[in-house]
Amino acid sequence: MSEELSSFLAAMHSSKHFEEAAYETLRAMLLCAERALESGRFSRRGRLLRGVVHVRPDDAYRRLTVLEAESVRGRKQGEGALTPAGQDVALLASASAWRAVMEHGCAVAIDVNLKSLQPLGGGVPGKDVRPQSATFNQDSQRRLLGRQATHVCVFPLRVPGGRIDGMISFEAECMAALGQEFIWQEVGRQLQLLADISVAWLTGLPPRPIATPGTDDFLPVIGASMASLVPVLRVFAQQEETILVSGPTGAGKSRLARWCHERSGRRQGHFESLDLTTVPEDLQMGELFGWRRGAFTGAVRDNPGSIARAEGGTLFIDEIDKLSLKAQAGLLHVLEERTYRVLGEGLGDQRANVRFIIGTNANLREAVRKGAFREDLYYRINVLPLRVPPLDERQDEIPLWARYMVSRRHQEKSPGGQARITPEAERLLLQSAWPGNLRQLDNIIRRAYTLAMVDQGGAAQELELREKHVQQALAYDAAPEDSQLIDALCHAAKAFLQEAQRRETPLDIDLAESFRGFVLGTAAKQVGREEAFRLMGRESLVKSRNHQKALRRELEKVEVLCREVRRPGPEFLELLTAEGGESSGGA
Ligand SMILES: Nc1ncnc2c1ncn2[C@@H]1O[C@H](COP(=O)(O)OP(=O)(O)OP(=O)(O)O)[C@@H](O)[C@H]1O
Repeated sequence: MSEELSSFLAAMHSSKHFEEAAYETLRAMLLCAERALESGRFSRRGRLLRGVVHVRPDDAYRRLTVLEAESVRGRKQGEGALTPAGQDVALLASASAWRAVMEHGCAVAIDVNLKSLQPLGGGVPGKDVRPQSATFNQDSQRRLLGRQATHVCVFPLRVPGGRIDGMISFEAECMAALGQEFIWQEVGRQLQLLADISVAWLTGLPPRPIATPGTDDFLPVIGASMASLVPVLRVFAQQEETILVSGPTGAGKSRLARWCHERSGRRQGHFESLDLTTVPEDLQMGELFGWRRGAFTGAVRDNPGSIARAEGGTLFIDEIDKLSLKAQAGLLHVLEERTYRVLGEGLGDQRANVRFIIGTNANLREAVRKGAFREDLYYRINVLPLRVPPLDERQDEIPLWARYMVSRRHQEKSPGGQARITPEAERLLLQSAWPGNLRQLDNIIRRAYTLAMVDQGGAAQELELREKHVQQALAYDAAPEDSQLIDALCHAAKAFLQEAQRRETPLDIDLAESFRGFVLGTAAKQVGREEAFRLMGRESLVKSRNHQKALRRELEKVEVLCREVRRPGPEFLELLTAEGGESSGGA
């Protein structure tokens, strides 16, 4: 074994944390590439810029780090340090590079100017290793060229068994090699060997312990598992590429999206949020791209659409798996071309200056396999993927969230007052299961808070939330046996069926979707619009000021049902005309 290889192995063995292993790997690979460059035909006409380690097992980033080539020149092993990935550090996260690496199972070389991609071979048997066009869009190309990268090479991080848990990318500048492969073909095997050796350390070592990142209004609690994600998220926030935030419902995906917006260069722009569970499939195109008056029956006025509303800012699209195949094609076009057409506009495309953050709690890979989600769109949005762990995996956060939520509630009710939660009450919360995540915890705290307030005889400056309050709130949450909801729904279903049997023409089952409108309308009438949305777990719509619009959409469905069965509408339909202000509540 060469001396160099054995000293590389020794350096790996003595690495205690991911950062040390990443530094040694990138250094060894950069030096190896540098030697090949010096002795080859592009000597003194090209230079290596940087290497980046991307660890992304299970399709979610865990670690990400950068080493500038400049910083290793002339330094010995163990000297120098990784550049903390941040605002001014370039990050290659090309969706098409990742896709190509996954598909071919081998390294790929990219010519940025030509937008062409060359698999270096040795991967999936039978795969085409001829040059092909890379599908990165003009923005990615512009960004790469903007940081002088004319040539990029990406090596898979293959764990034993063949699974790819990440990649190592290198960027280089060499105008003389335009339209050629630069040095990658010559040095590819050696670089892949170094990547293969390092993979166990890169994917297995823990990160270097860091001080807990500071909290703020958008991320008020950071426990141990979130703390290791925050540095990655901070880098993501500052990029322009699409972020894919996955995680269970109520885990805090939309808040993280907002956090990213606030830490991005677009924070002066608008943060727009579109929750696809609230938009029926046939309205999705309109909600995204907007429409002109008369574009379709019922389009009585112009609607700019979410993309236009987010112009210059960020658009968070939640529950992306609910997007129809037709709207998926439209979104793909926007992501690739950065242009879209407003419905009913005739000719003329609009430019979209928007950063996208996508949320999902579905397994999108599985949806692709079933044909419900476009593969090309999946790769296009899967550029910077991140998984928010469920609350059960963030046990250390539970008491902190509980304290935060109690005091937030108290500040709303009694500004300037003091609220505390007793240690016994916190212990009880820790012993519970949280399938509904932060949203469920927030609901329990709200309920327990109300119980504590009733116990104290009303609002007061000081409030103590005790074990018994949490106990009662939890007991209420555990599906009471005498719940009338299911019985009432069975009644409603029978009434719907009877109506259908009574008529000569069919009663479209889609009209049953008006139930949401009945629930929201009743709630809005009783407790006010904002609280209604909070109670129904859609606080994000209130925050993004989209709740009026969502309410209108649901109430319109109630109106359609009433027309269809020729019955006057229920009282809450007045909300349709009393648009704008918050309803008085308590009616
Ligand atoms: N950063 C935060 N600050 C305050 N409350 C939060 C925060 N994150 C989550 N919560 C609480 O958890 C609830 C759910 O958060 P959020 O809407 O971000 O989750 P989600 O993962 O996007 O859910 P869904 O997938 O259902 O849309 C919020 O309504 C709020 O009560």
